[in-house]
Amino acid sequence: MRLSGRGVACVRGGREVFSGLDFEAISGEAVAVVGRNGAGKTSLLRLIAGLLVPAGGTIALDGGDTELTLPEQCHYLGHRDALKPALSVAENLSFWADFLGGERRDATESLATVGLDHATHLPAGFLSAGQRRRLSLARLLTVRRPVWLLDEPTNALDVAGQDMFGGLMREHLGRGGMIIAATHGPLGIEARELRIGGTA
Ligand SMILES: Nc1ncnc2c1ncn2[C@@H]1O[C@H](COP(=O)(O)OP(=O)(O)OP(=O)(O)O)[C@@H](O)[C@H]1O
Repeated sequence: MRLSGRGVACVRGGREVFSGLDFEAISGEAVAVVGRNGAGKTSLLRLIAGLLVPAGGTIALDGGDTELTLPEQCHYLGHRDALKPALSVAENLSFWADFLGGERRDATESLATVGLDHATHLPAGFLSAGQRRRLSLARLLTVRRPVWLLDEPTNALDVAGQDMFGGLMREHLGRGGMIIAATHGPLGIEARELRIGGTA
């Protein structure tokens, strides 16, 4: 599987953020998108996820499921955790599994893996920042998708959480998945750097 972008341009609010961007990721590979604040790291992830339309160029996935679009083969985890505070931990995960569709894995097991098995009935609004992030990560495990698009994924995770997440990323890559992560710090796994917008 190969994800590639050729001559990709991004315009937001009428202003060009970047243009002529080429990038590539293959199965089993992690790419760390780096660059200064406002360089367009989040925008690039949103372009790949189909949440923004490129102003130029093309983005394509070769060797994936031909019956599915690229966005349907991506998990997009934004830097804010998309959770409903009044729903419980288990209900939030169930919502995401329904929304994403496809084959669903055991949610209880996913919550145990991210260390939230003691909190399944707690409203998500009561979770700490790191626990909210862990709940978002459980989505990646409950519904399998080959392309993980992660925006500042280690934010708010403690050292044990970062280790746990490093293990999950390695497993995903070992299964032939790929990871594109926007980050200002170390991702915790070996990753090829994609710098956008010049030196930070
Ligand atoms: N909805 C929007 N309308 C107009 N401009 C936007 C919008 N969203 C983002 N931008 C602009 O697009 C540019 C790129 O933003 P983006 O969030 O992709 O940068 P980033 O590299 O992820 O930044 P950071 O490191 O601060 O997270 C910024 O100048 C931002 O102000």
